Amino acid sequence: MPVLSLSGIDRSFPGVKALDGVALELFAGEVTALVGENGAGKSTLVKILTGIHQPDAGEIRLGGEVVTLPTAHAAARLGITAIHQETVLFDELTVAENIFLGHAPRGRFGLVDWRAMRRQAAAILERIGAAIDPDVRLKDLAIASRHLVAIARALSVDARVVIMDEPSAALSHKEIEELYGLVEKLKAEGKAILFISHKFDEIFRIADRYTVFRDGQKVGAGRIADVVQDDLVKMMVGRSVDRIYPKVAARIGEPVLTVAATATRPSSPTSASRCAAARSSASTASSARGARNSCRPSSGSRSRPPARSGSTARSR
Ligand SMILES: Nc1ncnc2c1ncn2[C@@H]1O[C@H](COP(=O)(O)OP(=O)(O)OP(=O)(O)O)[C@@H](O)[C@H]1O
Repeated sequence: MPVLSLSGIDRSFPGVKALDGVALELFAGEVTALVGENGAGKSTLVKILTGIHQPDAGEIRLGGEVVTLPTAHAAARLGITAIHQETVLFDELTVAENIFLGHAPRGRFGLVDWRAMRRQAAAILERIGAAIDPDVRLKDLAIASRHLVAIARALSVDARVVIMDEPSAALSHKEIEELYGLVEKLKAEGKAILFISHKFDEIFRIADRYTVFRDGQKVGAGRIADVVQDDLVKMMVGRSVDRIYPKVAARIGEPVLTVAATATRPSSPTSASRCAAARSSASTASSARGARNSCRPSSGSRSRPPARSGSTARSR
């Protein structure tokens, strides 16, 4: 049974039907990639799931129960959380305060239990493999660490459903690998993950299932193992890749640009022979680099026109 299922979801904005009867199912311990061209309705669906927009029609079931998500707080309380690039964090607050802002653990008399908050923050950071001190102020962290704090914040509610909206868009290669590791951990914890991405390589690497939206409608869903990239593209755009980029027999015409083979004239016969000797002895990358450097034109030779040889190279 899916952890989360949506059916018949409609949502209109003035002049546009952003979602038209869409359905979606998310399963525990699985990543579902939501794909679609720009404007297909992905963000609108995420906003409905996180209580930011209300659907005009349709049903949302969580663990089999029909639920409503009137506010962001209600969505978080029901265990639906989203990791966005644009999560709002506060520079002057500590890492622990940022993680638990708005839902800090409370002790007797309803006062914030600071010790519990730091302990829980440290536990979440450890769980996602982030070596960050919960007491440090956010402004003292590097950008990549701030991103991890945003992820820790999303996980600080006991989430059943984790939505990742293009989480790798602004990350370095190393951070992306760490992100994929985190996705694996969340899967192992039994979270149902909705992963929005425009990158096919990552979709095929981490997703178990896919759902495709086109023009506000669900046009396909299934197991990622049963499709190839062209199938997804075809669903996204509504026609086959061959018809988007048809093969045409192009006539090769006359060249429009012809470049004469050029060489920089060495500044003196002495440097020319030095250059030739360096080139002939350059057998490794570093010695080749040395040869190149020793063959650079001197400042005097730069202003001269290049020497012409008789041959021409045709542009292709
Ligand atoms: N607040 C809004 N007011 C008016 N129109 C909106 C609003 N939000 C979304 N839309 C429109 O709804 C449609 C779906 O947009 P949405 O942002 O959900 O698509 P998307 O698939 O997330 O695209 P992208 O990948 O570019 O984020 C678009 O035509 C968009 O212009």
